[in-house]
Amino acid sequence: MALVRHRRQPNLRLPLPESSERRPRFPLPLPPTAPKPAGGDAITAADLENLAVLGHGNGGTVYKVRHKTTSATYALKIIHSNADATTRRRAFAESSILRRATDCPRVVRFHGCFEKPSGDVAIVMEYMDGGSLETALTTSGTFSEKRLAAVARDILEGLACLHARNIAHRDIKPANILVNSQGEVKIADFGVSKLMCRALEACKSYVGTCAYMSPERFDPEASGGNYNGFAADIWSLGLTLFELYVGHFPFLETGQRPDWATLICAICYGDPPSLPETASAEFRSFVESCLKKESGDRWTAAQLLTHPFVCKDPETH
Ligand SMILES: Nc1ncnc2c1ncn2[C@@H]1O[C@H](COP(=O)(O)OP(=O)(O)OP(=O)(O)O)[C@@H](O)[C@H]1O
Repeated sequence: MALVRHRRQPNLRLPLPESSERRPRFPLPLPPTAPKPAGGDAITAADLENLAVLGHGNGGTVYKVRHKTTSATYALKIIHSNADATTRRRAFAESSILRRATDCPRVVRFHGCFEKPSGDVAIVMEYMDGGSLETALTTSGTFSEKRLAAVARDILEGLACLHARNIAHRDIKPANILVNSQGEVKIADFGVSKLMCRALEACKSYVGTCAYMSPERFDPEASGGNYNGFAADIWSLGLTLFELYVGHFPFLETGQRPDWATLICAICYGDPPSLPETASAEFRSFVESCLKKESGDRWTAAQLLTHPFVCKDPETH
């Protein structure tokens, strides 16, 4: 069983260069004041006690913490002071994007950001006690269409809210969709997200988890030197739902390890993956609307919220 799980989740990120090859580590000058939380008094390091480590990410660690006065539980993302300049800059970008999205109910709520005396940057967020959809897939197996329709609706509501605020997430994947014990599904990890200055400003940078990137993101020059970050999120959503249904990353067979050249060629030059025969016509049509090779042909989040797959009475799935 353990072997199967290990194989089901190949590392879908391209490996980082050895640390010696990365840019030298130097602290980034911080903005004069850390962003304040949406309301109430700012939370500081002294207010919080660590309860557990929730996970490690690129340049940081996420802790489960308790507020000493209110006993409220939060998730605290710490970006270490010795992280490279890009990672630290992204931490501030992540907190300001989360702050901008505080009124999006399907986005993990932002509660504050502060700098510790050590230079570590801390982001205080709503604690999601049910783990990620990636964990759910590993522990409980593939999702039924009924559950996927509910998950798709929640993610789409989150994306529609973000896109309406000119925010492209750019790293939608099962590991970045969190759940809680109330059954709520929320989008998390805005470490590579981008705030567009204009609604149709295009993205150029090559960030996010490689395997979930849309074809145009591998070759933005082919589409005029940039890509539409909102349409790229929809592609990633299509792959995410596909993976939750079949139990493995769509372009790979079960247990297959990614050969990056083959995978990128399949994404860029092959046909979009097709769901198995067991999938309903509505689900198939929904995923096809997300996985259009041409980004301009992909449905938007607002359009997909009207698709029969997510609008249908849940009892009839
Ligand atoms: N609000 C939260 N509630 C509960 N768990 C969380 C929360 N935010 C993050 N986590 C968990 O912490 C771990 C790392 O989180 P996250 O992916 O945000 O860090 P990261 O440094 O951005 O990682 P990555 O390098 O993958 O982008 C993940 O396992 C995630 O499930």
